[in-house]
Amino acid sequence: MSILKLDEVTKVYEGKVAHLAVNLLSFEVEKGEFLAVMGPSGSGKTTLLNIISTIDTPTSGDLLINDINPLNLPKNELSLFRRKHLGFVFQNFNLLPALTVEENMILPLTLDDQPVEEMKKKVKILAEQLNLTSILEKRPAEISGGQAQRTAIGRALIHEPSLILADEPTGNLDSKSAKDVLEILTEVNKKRQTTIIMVTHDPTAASYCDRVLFIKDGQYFNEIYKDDRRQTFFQRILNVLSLLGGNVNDLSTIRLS
Ligand SMILES: Nc1ncnc2c1ncn2[C@@H]1O[C@H](COP(=O)(O)OP(=O)(O)OP(=O)(O)O)[C@@H](O)[C@H]1O
Repeated sequence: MSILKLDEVTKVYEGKVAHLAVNLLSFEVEKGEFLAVMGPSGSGKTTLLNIISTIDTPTSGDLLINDINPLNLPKNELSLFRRKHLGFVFQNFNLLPALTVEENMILPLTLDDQPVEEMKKKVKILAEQLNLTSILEKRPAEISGGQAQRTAIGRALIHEPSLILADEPTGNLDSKSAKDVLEILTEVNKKRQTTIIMVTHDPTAASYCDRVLFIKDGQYFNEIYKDDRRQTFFQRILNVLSLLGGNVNDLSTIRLS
C-alpha cells in the first residue's frame, strides 16, 4: 500500500529568472518504507521535502498522502492534516531552548489538548525507547547533539504520525551520535512501521534505508534497493553518486563505517 504518491510534481520558483527546481517528478513510497533521497547540491531535495511536508505547493502535479490530496485542503484543515499525518526531524534539531526534553517532546500533544496523564504516559514509553529517560528534566543547552536529535525524534513521533520527514538528520552530528540516530530511526521504522523519508548527503546514512532515490536537476535519476548487507548497499550508493556527478564537497560528510 502506498502512503505517498507524487504524480508529475513540478516546482518553478518565479523571479527575475524563473528556476525549475523540481521537474515532473513521479514516485510512490510504500507504508513502512525507509527511503533516502540523495542528489547534488541544488538538485531540488529540500524543495521536494517542503512540497511533501505541505509547507510549499507545487506549480503543477499532484500529491497524495494517505490517499488525501493536501493541496485541496483549506488552510485550517491543512495544519491539522500536517499535525495528524506528518512528523518532522531537522538538521539543527529545532528544540525550544526554554523547555525541558520532556516538555519539548510533549509540545505537539499540548496543541491537541490531551489529558496530562495521557501525555506523560506517551513520553515515558518513547523516552525509554529513545534512551532519554535519565535526561527528561534537562534543557537543550545541557544535552549532547545526539541526545538533542533523539529528543527531536521523540517530538516527531509523539503523536504517532504515519510519515516522518527528515532533512539531513545526522548533518550536525559526530559519527557515533549519527550512528545512534540512524539505528533509532531504523528501529522506529521496523517496530512501529513508521514510514520515513530522509534527505541526506551522507552515503553511510543512506545505507540504513531500504531504498535510495537519486535526483538530479530536479528530475528522477535512478533508484536502488538494499539487498541483505548494508556494506554492499553503501558501495552501490557510492557507485550511483559517482555517476551522478555534482560538487565533490557534497560528499565531504562520507563516513567509512
Ligand atoms: N525560494 C527560492 N527561490 C528561487 N530559487 C530557489 C528557492 N529555493 C531554492 N531555489 C533554487 O532551486 C534549486 C533547488 O534548491 P533546493 O534547496 O531544493 O536544493 P537541494 O538539493 O536541497 O540543495 P542542498 O543540497 O544544497 O540543500 C536550487 O538551484 C536553488 O537555488
